[in-house]
Amino acid sequence: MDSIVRRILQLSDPEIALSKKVSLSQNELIVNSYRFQFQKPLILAIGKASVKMANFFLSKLNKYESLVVKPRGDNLKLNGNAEVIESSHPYPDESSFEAGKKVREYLLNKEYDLVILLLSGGASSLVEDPIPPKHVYVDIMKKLITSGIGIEEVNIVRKHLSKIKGGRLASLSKSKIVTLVVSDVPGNDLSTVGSGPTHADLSTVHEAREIMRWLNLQGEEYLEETPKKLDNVWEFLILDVSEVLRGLNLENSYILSSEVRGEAKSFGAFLASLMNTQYIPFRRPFTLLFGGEPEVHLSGKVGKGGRNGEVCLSFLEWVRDEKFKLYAIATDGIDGNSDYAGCVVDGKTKLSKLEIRRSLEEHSSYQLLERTKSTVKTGPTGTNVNNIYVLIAP
Ligand SMILES: O=C(O)C(=O)CO
Repeated sequence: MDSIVRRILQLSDPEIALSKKVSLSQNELIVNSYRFQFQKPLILAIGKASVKMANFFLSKLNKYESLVVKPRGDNLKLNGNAEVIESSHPYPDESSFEAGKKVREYLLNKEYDLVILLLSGGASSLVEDPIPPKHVYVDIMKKLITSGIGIEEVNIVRKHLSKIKGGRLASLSKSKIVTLVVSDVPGNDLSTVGSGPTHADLSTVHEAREIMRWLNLQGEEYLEETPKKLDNVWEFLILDVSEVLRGLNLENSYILSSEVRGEAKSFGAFLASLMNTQYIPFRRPFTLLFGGEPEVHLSGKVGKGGRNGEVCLSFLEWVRDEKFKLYAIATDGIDGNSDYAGCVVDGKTKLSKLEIRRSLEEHSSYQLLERTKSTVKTGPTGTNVNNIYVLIAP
């Protein structure tokens, strides 16, 4: 594996991050100098990073009740005892509802004196107990997720259609909850990561309704208000994309944004425009670093593609300089509907403007990237701090 990709994945490893930030003994958890005592903790791990986050705890606390909900087929191994549910992402299905039921059962029926919730991106789809009938909920989610709107708006709707999200999970708990978060959301809004199951939610039914109307979605009669105040939750951010960008520590490098948003192909064109700018205030050799979640608005024909594929292609469409290398990597190992984490392109990656345009239009970036051997395959990584872009000007 390329050394930069390897480094990105190491720095995104939630187990390593937990081992640096959390101190744990048989009856005490310390995070950011906050101390939480327990005799009988309940460990719930939900999201793409659930196995690795749980492993940190299970290696030390293995005789307690634990539930891990992870994406189906990620092949990650748990080092301890826990009930494991393999669930569905990015669209919820019956397994998500089974996981939602289990989470409720654990919180309502088990005995515990502290809940340790290990939360990461992906949780929104992996665990659900929906307010609408399941088929109605699944239909709304398919349309909502493919609409291309930002994750904050998607999750405002999710939170108001759920018995788990938007702080409701915390309302089910009989004890304090400590939530440790690996963020995949640009800006780290904790009410958005995994749809904030333990975060008092400031968004409203009114906003959710507006979003549904804007997207022409049926089902607004099922929207319900979320808790606006919770007093049993302590939340801590354990890892995010900024920390990974900082940790990369590449020579002469500059972090220009950890909150990339907007159209993926516009971001690619913007990166090219930086390379084309004559008086850019960086002296070669330099490296520019970005993190975030550019969006793809699907329309018409859809091939094998993803946001990172589109960033690479539109960069190639516009860049004039030949001395560059661009990495576009999804830290969860999955870019769009492809089985690639992303791509690496450089001055030798040759494609015509016309084929790039056609491919962007058909959202089939990986056909071209496979041909030019520009793909990066990692498999599911067991983490998710969103996407990282490394632009090297040698
Ligand atoms: O992926 C999810 O679960 C989100 O909604 C963002 O963290």
